[in-house]
Amino acid sequence: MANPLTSPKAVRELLARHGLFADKRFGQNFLVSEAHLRRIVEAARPFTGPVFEVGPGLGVLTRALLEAGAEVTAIEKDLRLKPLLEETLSGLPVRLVFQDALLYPWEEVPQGSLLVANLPYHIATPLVTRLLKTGRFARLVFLVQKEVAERMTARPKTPAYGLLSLRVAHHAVAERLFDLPPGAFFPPPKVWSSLVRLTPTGAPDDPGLFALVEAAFSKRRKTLLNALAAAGYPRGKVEEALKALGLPLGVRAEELGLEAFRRLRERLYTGV
Ligand SMILES: C[S@@+](CC[C@H](N)C(=O)[O-])C[C@H]1O[C@@H](n2cnc3c(N)ncnc32)[C@H](O)[C@@H]1O
Repeated sequence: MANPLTSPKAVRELLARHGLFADKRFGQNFLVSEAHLRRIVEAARPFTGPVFEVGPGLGVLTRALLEAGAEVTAIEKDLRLKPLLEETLSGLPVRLVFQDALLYPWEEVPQGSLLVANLPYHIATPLVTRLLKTGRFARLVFLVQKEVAERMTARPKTPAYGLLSLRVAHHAVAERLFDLPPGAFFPPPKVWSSLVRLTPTGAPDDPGLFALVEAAFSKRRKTLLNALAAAGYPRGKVEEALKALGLPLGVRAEELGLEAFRRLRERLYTGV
């Protein structure tokens, strides 16, 4: 059966009946495309663990996940949506939590949990970074702005490549599955969106590596050597490490893949 919320008209009427409007401050662009909704649920299967949804909004994806058999905890910051969600999800076995998802205790979710969400654009990067660091997720499937999806899945030597690409590559296999036009949402956003699937590999956080990566990308126009020296890494030691790894002294951060950064970090921290 088609989801009753996948039409702009139905969404407009529902919001009007509850005296509500889509609030930009919460990144509220509600999904109104049945075809895309089905593809998101398919990309998230199998539901091998509890599913966490950040930002259920009007409940369109929540309902589709529940109907597909997922056990869902939905975390919504906008308290105005409470009566509306209680109506659209009435009778369904969902756990609704009204809280800022950035304050949720993600480090305590069961091992093997899943994230499935149409993320509010302004918290996507910090949230996904934090969830990857917990090491507790088996799969993260989410919509983000296309530009953020490009950064998450970028390869070295491309304009979108940087700290976020390396953070994602360190923890997971990343796929950008498909792009969605603005018209798939109500109200339509200014930009395209993409569905991203991250499959974590189990690599734990590595603060030393990411301090190095952050320093390396903090001065994008400088060489890696100058950027690291400016961040306080001893210039002589960086030069030695670059030579030992067979890298030119003029190399730039965006030319190095994850493995090269790992080897550089080994050299710098241990001097081997
Ligand atoms: C892009 S909308 C997606 C809504 C719905 N899932 C859909 O696909 O139609 C983002 C949702 O996240 C909620 N939100 C925004 N900031 C949040 C936060 N910090 N924590 C939890 N939810 C948040 C918004 O209120 C909104 O419901």
